[in-house]
Amino acid sequence: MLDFDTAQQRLLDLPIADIPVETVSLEQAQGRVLAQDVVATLDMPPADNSSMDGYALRVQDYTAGNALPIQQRIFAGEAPAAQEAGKISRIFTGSLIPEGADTVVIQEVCTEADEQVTINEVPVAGQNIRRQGEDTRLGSVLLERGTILGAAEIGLIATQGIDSLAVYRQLKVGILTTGDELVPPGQPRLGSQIFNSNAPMLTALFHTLGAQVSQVLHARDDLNATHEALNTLFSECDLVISVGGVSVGEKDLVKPALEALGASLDFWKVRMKPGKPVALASVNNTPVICLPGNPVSAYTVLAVLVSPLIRKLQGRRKCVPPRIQAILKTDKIFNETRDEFLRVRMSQDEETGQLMVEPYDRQGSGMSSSLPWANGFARVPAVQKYTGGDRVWVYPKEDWIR
Ligand SMILES: Nc1nc2c(c(=O)[nH]1)N[C@H]1C(S)=C(S)[C@@H](COP(=O)(O)OP(=O)(O)OC[C@H]3O[C@@H](n4cnc5c(N)ncnc54)[C@H](O)[C@@H]3O)O[C@H]1N2
Ligand code: MOO
Repeated sequence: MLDFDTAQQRLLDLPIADIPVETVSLEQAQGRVLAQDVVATLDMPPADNSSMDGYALRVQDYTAGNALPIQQRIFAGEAPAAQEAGKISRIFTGSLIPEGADTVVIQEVCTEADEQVTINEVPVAGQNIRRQGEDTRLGSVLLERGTILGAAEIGLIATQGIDSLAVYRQLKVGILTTGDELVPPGQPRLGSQIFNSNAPMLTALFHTLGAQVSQVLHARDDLNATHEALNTLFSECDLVISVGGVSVGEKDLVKPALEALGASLDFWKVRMKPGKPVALASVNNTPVICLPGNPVSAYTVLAVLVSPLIRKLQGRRKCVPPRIQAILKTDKIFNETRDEFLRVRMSQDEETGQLMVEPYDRQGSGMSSSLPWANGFARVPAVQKYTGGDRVWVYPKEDWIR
């Protein structure tokens, strides 16, 4: 059996094709991945300006108790006249500093009367001025290729006046669910059937990851139907995901269907729980990943094992999200032959400030209720006894599905 880290690395080492590039407007850029560095086209701020509402002056013109006449009122967006000696300029947040002025005094420490201003606190030279280029410098790389764009990145790009960007085309994913026992939510269900929860769950997971789900198909337990559905997905998608039908049961038909399509299967049993059976293959250079059918296994395997590959296929720079250490909060003993990824809830101990993780009480791979409850996966290494007070690595859910 392959150990978890080796399996994750093998997925990451999969050779990938060049990703097509397209141009999108800033409005459409949310969640997309930069296909080129973003370089600053100007200094930000473009000129020295005031960070406060108050008065601008040459600090040498200050004398305690002396009133200075107001030379001008400078509103944001206006071009001021040069600062005259022995005078003071009314100024507002974002207004340009008049040439020659070197200090801004906030209005709270000033008294204004009859167009004259008295400063009631000794001013410090240079205070309350935002300098040209102190945020970003013309020509510097602001964001690197492979960065995923969120509100913060889009805001930074907009400060440069850039309104369109080269991004990688969204990864097109095809999903195949299998099994005669499944009916779509909203359809009538026989007593022997369950609802197909993996289809909407995996669709949502791929949306969270920023991929486009172009087709979701379901095949009954029939070799031809499975073969045909896979064939359709391969013709339209950059990545195919199947779920279920990869174990050792008599109706586990995904493997023979892939073989009939000419795939050479790299079939693994990964030493992880949940999620032992996982297969990787490709058909005409399109990768396919076969996930185990149990909903908790499918979610966990996609999040902690497969998501780094998905980020790589999207052109992202950071493919492996951070893990954090925490202390198990439980009176149970965990001792498995596979590394176990417990669905846990993270919280901070009120007294020590230590990060604690409490496992969900039912850890079976069919317990879909554990997934919305949990906000992380705690990794308990194989063949060692772990219990309350022991330190574990946690894969925060929000980081690993984004
Ligand atoms: N004799 C053995 N049996 C099993 C082994 C094994 O090593 N030896 N491994 C077990 C493990 S671990 C897992 S995980 C499952 C994986 O099985 P498959 O990936 O082939 O999945 P299925 O058998 O098709 O389904 C498993 C389970 O999940 C339910 N399911 C499947 N698809 C969906 C869906 N779209 N929505 C909701 N639920 C779904 C299905 O009804 C089954 O209950 O094999 C074990 N068996
Ligand atoms: O390992 Mo399976 O993935 O028990 O559910």
